[in-house]
Amino acid sequence: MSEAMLVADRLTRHFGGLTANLEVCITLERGKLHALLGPNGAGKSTCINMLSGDLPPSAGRILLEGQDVTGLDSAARSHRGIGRSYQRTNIFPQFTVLENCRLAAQSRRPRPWRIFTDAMKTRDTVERAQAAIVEAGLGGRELRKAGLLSHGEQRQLEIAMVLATDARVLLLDEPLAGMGSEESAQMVELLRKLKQNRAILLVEHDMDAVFAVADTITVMVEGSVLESGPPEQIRNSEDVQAAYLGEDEHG
Ligand SMILES: Nc1ncnc2c1ncn2[C@@H]1O[C@H](COP(=O)(O)OP(=O)(O)OP(=O)(O)O)[C@@H](O)[C@H]1O
Repeated sequence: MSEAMLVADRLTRHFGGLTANLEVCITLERGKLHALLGPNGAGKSTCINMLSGDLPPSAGRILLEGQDVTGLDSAARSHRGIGRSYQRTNIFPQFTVLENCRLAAQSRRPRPWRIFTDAMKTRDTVERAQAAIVEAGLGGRELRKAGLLSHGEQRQLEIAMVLATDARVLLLDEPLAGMGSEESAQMVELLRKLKQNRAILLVEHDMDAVFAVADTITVMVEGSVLESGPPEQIRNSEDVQAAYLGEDEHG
């Protein structure tokens, strides 16, 4: 049985006279990966920013497991289990993999810096960081400096940092950007594993990856949802082909 974890209920965002999102509805379910597609400027980043708490909506609501979290900022949403990765790499290159993940795990705590005085809590944070590193496929590389990792490993580290916050809802903004085909295939495998006990929203331009891993695809055009459904429905939709997928063929 599906279980709704995060619901975007008619999310709307205006920037002056421009409507970047108009009454966007999306439901993220546990165990499912929901991909958000659309041409440049369609409103995908605006949507993910509203879900993560980085941008307040002009109208509409966001519900996390039935509770209204629309008024909470990104830190408060992170505490409640909504984790987000960014298009821009967010890691500290001079720190090790473990240190990066520990910082992320600590950020979940009410007073993050006090834990340096508390050995038990430190142990808990390290354990959480280590579990996240293993789950993200970076086991064995804990002590490597983040800046020395390959590009693909750095994207894995960003996901590990989100996992270290104990996120149950993952909002992933182009995790495959800049990856080669082998790295992309590994990331697709990772996403398959991660979705098993979480809800994932994936904004991604790599169509092959999206169709390989998504359970549901929502296509946005000019701030509105054009169509939403299983991959086969989206692949065969004439509206989607006309509005978006056809773009590839015609440049
Ligand atoms: N902070 C802002 N101020 C003004 N306009 C903005 C702002 N952020 C986004 N927009 C506008 O809102 C619209 C949607 O942008 P958004 O970045 O959400 O699209 P996108 O689908 O993520 O595009 P891309 O695939 O290029 O990242 C665009 O017209 C953009 O110029």
